[in-house]
Amino acid sequence: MEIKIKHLNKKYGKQSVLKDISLHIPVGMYGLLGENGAGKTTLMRILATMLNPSSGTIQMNGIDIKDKKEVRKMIGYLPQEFSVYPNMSVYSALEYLAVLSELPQNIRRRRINELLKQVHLEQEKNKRFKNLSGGMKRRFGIAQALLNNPQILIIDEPTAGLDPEERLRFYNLLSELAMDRIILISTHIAGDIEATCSNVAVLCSGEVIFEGQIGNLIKLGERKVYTTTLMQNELEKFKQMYHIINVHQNGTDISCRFLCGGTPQKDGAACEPTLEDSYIYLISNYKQGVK
Ligand SMILES: Nc1ncnc2c1ncn2[C@@H]1O[C@H](COP(=O)(O)OP(=O)(O)OP(=O)(O)O)[C@@H](O)[C@H]1O
Repeated sequence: MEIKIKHLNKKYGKQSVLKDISLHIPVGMYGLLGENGAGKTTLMRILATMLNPSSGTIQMNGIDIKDKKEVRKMIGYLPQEFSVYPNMSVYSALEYLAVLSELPQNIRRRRINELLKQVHLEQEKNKRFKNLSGGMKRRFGIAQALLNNPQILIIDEPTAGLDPEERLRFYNLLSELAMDRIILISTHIAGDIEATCSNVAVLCSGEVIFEGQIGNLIKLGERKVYTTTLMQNELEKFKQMYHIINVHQNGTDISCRFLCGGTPQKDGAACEPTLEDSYIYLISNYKQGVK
């Protein structure tokens, strides 16, 4: 199982939102990381056959994406904003979606019960959809995407609005499911990808600016991340000199984590980059170059 994307372009009118994208996505969890508006949803909707590309090719396990009927059999999709009739029970809503996705009647009940167990919603099967928590709704979304047991699962912003515990739970569920399928997730939170994916593509303004293993993305930030302590009145000037990652007030001092391409003018201690540091470095270096 693999997805091969070659020279993919997408325009909305005159606006180019995906530019010459080429990616190879293997089995396992694969992260699509990028800022708001980078083009992640557009790429996912194209992969889910909801949107046609302007040019380029996509093959899913050797099948051309233009063969929508065949490709749809392989895909489960959970969009960013997913909902069902609010008053339906969890079980009835899944049953309804199973009918729509043409799941044969003789296996429907067994499949729905299996899925409810898999996404830990057995206890909630008679609850109305509107009464589920945010995390439960996302897990319901996964169950509906898995109805046809797809080999490829596409999930847009999987953990938006979830608390840390639900996020962890959700990612554990995805990791279990990724044993024998492709799970493609999009997010703008680097930490989400670090914990779960082995490979990542970074999108910026419609272009892929990094593709590869998480460890290689982290390496990009080596010797680029520093910390220093500033006086209150030094911060504004410092902001003009360097890209600040974050600041913490320490009494009257400010401790500051920042990016520097060479040797910082102000005493700074080099520190180990996190994935988030390296991601911020990659994006800001791409946009304007890190000083
Ligand atoms: N239907 C549309 N018509 C015109 N422009 C669109 C349409 N959908 C998206 N865009 C534009 O395409 C660009 C990419 O949007 P997209 O939603 O793919 O980005 P994204 O990375 O998913 O962002 P977010 O993280 O905010 O969801 C943006 O500039 C957006 O305004």
